[in-house]
Amino acid sequence: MSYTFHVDLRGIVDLLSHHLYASPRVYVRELMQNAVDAITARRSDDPGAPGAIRIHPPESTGDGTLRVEDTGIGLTEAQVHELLATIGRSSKRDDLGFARHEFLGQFGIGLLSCFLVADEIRVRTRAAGSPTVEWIGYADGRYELHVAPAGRERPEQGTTVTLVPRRGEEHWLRRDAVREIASLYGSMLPIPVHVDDEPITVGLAPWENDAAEPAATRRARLDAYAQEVFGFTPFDVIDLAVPAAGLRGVAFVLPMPANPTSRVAHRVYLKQMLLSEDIERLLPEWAFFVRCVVDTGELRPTASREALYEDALLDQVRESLGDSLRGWMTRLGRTDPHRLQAFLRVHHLGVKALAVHDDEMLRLVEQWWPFETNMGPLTLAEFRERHQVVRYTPSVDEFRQLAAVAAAQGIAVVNAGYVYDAELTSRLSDLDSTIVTEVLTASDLATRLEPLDPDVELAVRPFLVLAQRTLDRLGVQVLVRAFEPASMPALHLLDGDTALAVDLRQGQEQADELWSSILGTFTQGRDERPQLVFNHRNPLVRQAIATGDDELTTLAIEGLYVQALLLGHQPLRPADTAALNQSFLGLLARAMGGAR
Ligand SMILES: Nc1ncnc2c1ncn2[C@@H]1O[C@H](COP(=O)(O)OP(=O)(O)OP(=O)(O)O)[C@@H](O)[C@H]1O
Repeated sequence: MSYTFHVDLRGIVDLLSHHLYASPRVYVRELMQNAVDAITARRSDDPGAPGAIRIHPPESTGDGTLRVEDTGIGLTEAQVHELLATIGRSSKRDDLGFARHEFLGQFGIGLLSCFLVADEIRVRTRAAGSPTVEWIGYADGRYELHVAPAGRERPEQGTTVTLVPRRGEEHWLRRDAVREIASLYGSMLPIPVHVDDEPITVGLAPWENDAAEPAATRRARLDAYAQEVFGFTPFDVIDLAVPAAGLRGVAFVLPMPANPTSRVAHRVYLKQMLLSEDIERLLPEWAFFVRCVVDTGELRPTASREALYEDALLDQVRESLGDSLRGWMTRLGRTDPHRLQAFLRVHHLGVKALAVHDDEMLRLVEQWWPFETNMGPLTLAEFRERHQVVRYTPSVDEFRQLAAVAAAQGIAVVNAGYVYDAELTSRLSDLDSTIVTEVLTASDLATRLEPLDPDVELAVRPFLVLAQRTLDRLGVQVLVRAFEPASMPALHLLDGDTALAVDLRQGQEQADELWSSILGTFTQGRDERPQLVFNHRNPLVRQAIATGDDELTTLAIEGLYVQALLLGHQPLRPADTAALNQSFLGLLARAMGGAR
């Protein structure tokens, strides 16, 4: 014995309204879509057939109903049973069940969305060479069907759908609401739609690129569109085309920086009917500096028609649109570098994110993005030309600490401490194997400072011993070198690695036994200590070396140590503050005493 499923229409409508469609307003979209498809079907046999869709809201029908009329193919009595009254049956699929790509619909459920706002759907339809038939479907699953009696026949081929509103849902059918929803979804449709006498389909779609329209006029049209839809006047407009997906569109480049982590929503049309204003993954992630509006014939919607189906074609589209944006940037670099620089000033983060993996973009950054260097702002290409080796600091703190001293020794260094910069700088040799890049660390710099002559070295020895003894408890290693600028008495040098070791050691001192031993495993065997390099060219340092008064020299050593910390933008630990107090008060006392 075999049986057929029974379907409870109320259950299905509930499912649609709560789980499929975001809002009952989609009923207008589904009705317009069916009308467009019916006209498309009629025109495939008879290309000259009339094409018009008219929506009459209750304000004009006068009987509280809403009416949608089309000049489409119409249905015969048998087709009404098969198509209108069978859930999931659609005339828009081929024999194998695939969506026929000339139609918008495909699932065979769209008409049911009318039950979100209506208790009753009436359809009067007439196919070529057939009588007019009248169908009435109720939300509880019943339907009636009969041939229209004399006097109620349709004069022309086509279909009229009438909705009798459900109590409490009348507002969805009112003229203002219908006009707004019809414009939102249908303003770009290829077939004219009117709400009463007011046209809904107006103007040129943004992706239209008509040779007869002058470039400046088109740009003004697109600027106005972006302002209205996205709320900004674009920095530039990029035409998009992916023929494999029947896709045309435009990307509007934001004139202001965009947050890379914020949502990027694009406006997508399917066969000129709005799919959604909120499609997120149309472009690669790095392309957060554009907003797009595209129309596609081949990408598939999900059943709710509110999102795109993730498939290989969508992947291909994403990649191809990414290529278009990259192409635009490289072209701009060639034809209008100043504009490219202006673009990079706003969107460097997105471009740099891309350049981490993309050589073409890396070249763009290398050529056009000015980095902070201790020789003034320079592009990496300019830096390389002037200084051969691209020396850089991987953190902003290190740059601040080393920049001036390195410059005084004639060592040029790039600040690669901002997001992506160190990765990009170290990757330069991927572009050209002759490019040499090198990290400049504090200890590197120390080795580049000029050592003293042996006899001078000997003469400063007592000072060095005293200084080391004074600063041992502060965990600092002391050196004396001769370097520029002579006005700088002492230089505090701290590498990234050393900074970590210092932090760990400090943590170890403050932590309880268990933590202390855990942290100890990280610091074991490491002798990284920050270095304090006294400058033998500095007159004050020479004086301190020559005082012959150990107490005064100690006070000077402590004072110069803290000053070097401050110059290097280093935080003061309690022990450092104590050294500062001791030195300052001691020196004051000596000064007062001297004055007495
Ligand atoms: N205005 C119309 N003129 C002619 N045929 C129509 C009309 N409206 C609906 N139909 C017929 O009814 C069928 C079911 O329509 P329905 O809107 O439920 O689904 P669909 O348009 O096929 O697919 P989708 O669920 O994707 O919208 C359609 O396939 C079509 O054959």
